Amino acid sequence: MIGLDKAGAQRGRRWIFTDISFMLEAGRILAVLGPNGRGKTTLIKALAGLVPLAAGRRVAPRVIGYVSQSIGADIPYRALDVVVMGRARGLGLFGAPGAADYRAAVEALELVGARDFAERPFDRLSGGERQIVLLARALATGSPALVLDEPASALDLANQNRLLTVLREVKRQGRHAILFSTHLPQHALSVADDALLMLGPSEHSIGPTRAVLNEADLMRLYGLRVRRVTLDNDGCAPIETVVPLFAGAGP
Ligand SMILES: Nc1ncnc2c1ncn2[C@@H]1O[C@H](COP(=O)(O)OP(=O)(O)OP(=O)(O)O)[C@@H](O)[C@H]1O
Repeated sequence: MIGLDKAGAQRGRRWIFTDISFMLEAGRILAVLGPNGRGKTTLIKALAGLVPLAAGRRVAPRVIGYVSQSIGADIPYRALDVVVMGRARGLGLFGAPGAADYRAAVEALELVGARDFAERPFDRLSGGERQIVLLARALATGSPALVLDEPASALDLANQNRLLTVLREVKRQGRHAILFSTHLPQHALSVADDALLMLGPSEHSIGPTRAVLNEADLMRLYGLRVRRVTLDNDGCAPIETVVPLFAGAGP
């Protein structure tokens, strides 16, 4: 279980968000949406205990599987060692990772479909490949709570699909509460039970994804006309997506 209770956070003297409450249980996914600079990262860092709350309280397990927005760390280790670092909180001050930790790291890499990255130097992976390895590191923590800041920001279409499949599988296992932020409403519609729209510092909407991601509120959120459309998916469950009606058409 992870969540916030009447929480608010400031940057300097400015309130970034106020009075946000939710409790996310294992087996549930919450997506956080808002325009650039609205406060998604601040909320995620507050949830991860990295930014102090100026009001309310957070409820969180001791260890959180956290993936930050920054994927640029030039760590000269193998990808497998980066994933093993996710086990560090369970090792104590001078503990070294053992066979069980490496097994957990390999399993996490397998779950995200990146077993073949294990021996590659992390600092020579592409941005998207790093993002996948960092997701594996979050999974390897074994934490019941995964908090992911724009986990798809560097991923191509196939890897976005892979990420959504992994999130669905982790949700199905029922052992993790998952919160992720995204600029892609279709990702929220695809996997999230609930969504949080950060409409303004003192205004937000939270609830079942399909109800919260309505056209009127999305237009208010982004200041842009949008259409929510349902696409046939060759016999599979239909896909819901959001299409922005950009001014003009074509080049
Ligand atoms: N360390 C900081 N010190 C002061 N202000 C900050 C700091 N980090 C972020 N801010 C400000 O807080 C506000 C919210 O930023 P935040 O990074 O949480 O937004 P975001 O919704 O995650 O944006 P994006 O979609 O661009 O990643 C912004 O106005 C930003 O300039």
